[in-house]
Amino acid sequence: MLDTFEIVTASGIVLWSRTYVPVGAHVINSLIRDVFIEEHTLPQSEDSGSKPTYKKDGYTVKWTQAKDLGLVFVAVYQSLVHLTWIDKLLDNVRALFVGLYGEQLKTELSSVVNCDRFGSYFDRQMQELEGQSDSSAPGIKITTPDSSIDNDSAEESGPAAGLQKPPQRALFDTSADSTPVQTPDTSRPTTPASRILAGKARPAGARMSRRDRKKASGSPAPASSGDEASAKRKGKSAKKNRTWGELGAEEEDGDMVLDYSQSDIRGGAAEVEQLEEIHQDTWGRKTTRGEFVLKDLDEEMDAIIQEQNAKKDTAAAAAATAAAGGIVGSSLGAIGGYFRNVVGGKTLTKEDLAKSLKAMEEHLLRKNVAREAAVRLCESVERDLVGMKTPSFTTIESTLRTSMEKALTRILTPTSSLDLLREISTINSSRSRPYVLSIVGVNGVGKSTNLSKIAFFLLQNHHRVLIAAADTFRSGAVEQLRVHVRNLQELSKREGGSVDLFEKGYGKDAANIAADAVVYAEKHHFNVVLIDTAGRRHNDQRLMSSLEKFGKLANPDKILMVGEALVGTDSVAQARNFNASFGAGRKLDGFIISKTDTVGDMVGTLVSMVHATGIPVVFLGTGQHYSDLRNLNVGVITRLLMS
Ligand SMILES: Nc1nc2c(ncn2[C@@H]2O[C@H](COP(=O)(O)OP(=O)(O)OP(=O)(O)O)[C@@H](O)[C@H]2O)c(=O)[nH]1
Repeated sequence: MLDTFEIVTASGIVLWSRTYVPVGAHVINSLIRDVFIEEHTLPQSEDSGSKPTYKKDGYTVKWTQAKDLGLVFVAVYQSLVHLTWIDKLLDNVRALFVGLYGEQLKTELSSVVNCDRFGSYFDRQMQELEGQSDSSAPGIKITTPDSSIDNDSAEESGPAAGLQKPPQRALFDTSADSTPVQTPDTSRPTTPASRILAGKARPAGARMSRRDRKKASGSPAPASSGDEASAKRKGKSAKKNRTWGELGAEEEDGDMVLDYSQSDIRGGAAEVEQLEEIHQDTWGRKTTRGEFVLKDLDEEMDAIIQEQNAKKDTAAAAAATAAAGGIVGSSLGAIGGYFRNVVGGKTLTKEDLAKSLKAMEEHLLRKNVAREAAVRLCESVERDLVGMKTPSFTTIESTLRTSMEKALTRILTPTSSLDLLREISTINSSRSRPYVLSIVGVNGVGKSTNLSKIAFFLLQNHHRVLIAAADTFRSGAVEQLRVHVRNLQELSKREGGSVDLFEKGYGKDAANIAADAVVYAEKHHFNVVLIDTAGRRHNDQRLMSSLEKFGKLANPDKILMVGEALVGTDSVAQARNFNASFGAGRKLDGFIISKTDTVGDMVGTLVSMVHATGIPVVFLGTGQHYSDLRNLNVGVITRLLMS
């Protein structure tokens, strides 16, 4: 496994880095001191066909250079593993980086060159190498300490030979989860664990690729900027809302129906759609306790980002590769002296940080973090760093980056357990009233869809779920849930558990219906009630005030607010207003951030909402399928934000 990769300028600025497993700073510092500054250790010559190698404290460090730009590309991994593809990675990354940023680096200060997008290129390279590995020699090749010295012979076995399992193992390492992980039970038959929410017919038994699924479900093209994102929000006119008012208010939306159930939703004749075969382990896994738990937002997210970026950037990447074709070779002597300029052992002042902090703030804004949150985060980083003495061979940028990563991790890490299954089990064993969860949010953010995903997750864990249709206002809302419940019932025949719908039609008081549903559920031995609520504008006081009554009558154990990942700056006001709407003593318990599949790495909405309220993100919606629900992985989100 690759532990870390850095692109460093001759003046010691880390332009870009990717860390899978933290490596002590001393490893690269030693390389710089021994090889570039003091020239103690003579590296292997590049002429011998492989990259120069330096060994330190059990790590192997390999590097290559772009001499005319004064750049060094450094890869670090444990000497115990033998990565035959590292040279290729170094070459490809150098070619891409020089092609993408070479011209800029010749004319501008390296500290102002924005390498934000490079992460996706790097990931693509890693994934390509991984793919080669899968088709030739999969698995991790671990050498003994002795044999690791003999690199050359192994490298002759071909570019993909001995390729270890990909860096995603470290990137998306779930070993930190509180729930013990069990190897997926491969003896279990393939489970049709999901269905397309907006799908077209597929041959029975076929499993669609993500790309196919996206096509079939007509999911929107990825948003690459705030403007596109908001345009998409505006363009979502298929579902207009009634004018909220007194009971019996006029409908604005006539016979508008939801996109996925357009067939015959009102006639109640909508057929249960064809099922999509997905292995359970593509979206979750079994624990040693036999529970089915959701995956984090893991490599699947990277694949989505990769897919989105690939479309946009294929041409640029090709040009970059071509442009960089001739830049090979190194002159260690020529570059070595520059490293004496590395900032280290300096006590940082406000002035030192000002420019870099401004750049960091802009970076966060580009990632869709609301200005208020971006400013506060930068202020907290400034407080942490002013007066601090930088370690040797580090730069202001890298110090600031590390500090910002810590700040983001701090803000996103929940302070209490978000284990829904455990919570349900605890509550079910302590009282006869079922566990009650309700979903709130503005119009069209994905409340019903994500409620259904949660229901599906609970069916996988064999719960008895009652879904309450408490959106008594928007035309089509009850029918939409009816279709979801039919689909889920169909799935439950194979998945286990049971699910039913509690509905009382339109125009009635939603709080009363929710309370009735809970009573009904208790009487009929459902152990979980999921309550869907009507979408409401967060700045409409009258609509928001009805939530207080809802909270009191339905008295949910958990109230989750759904917020769209692409909502942008409005996220702060949405989160605050919903959080304040349940009256004294009752707050939101968590967020579901929906449509994360449409924003690539612009996942700043998560930070904005959590920052505004201190309430954690519980789930992420990653698509339009029942299985597109993920737990939050703070590490992945932080990495996306800092990429
Ligand atoms: N791409 C993507 N689409 C999603 C996701 N979650 C929901 N959607 C889509 O968003 C649209 C609206 O979802 P709904 O569940 O109807 O939203 P809602 O909040 O219940 O809508 P109202 O009841 O009108 O307030 C549907 O087309 C869903 O398929 C997601 O995670 N990713």
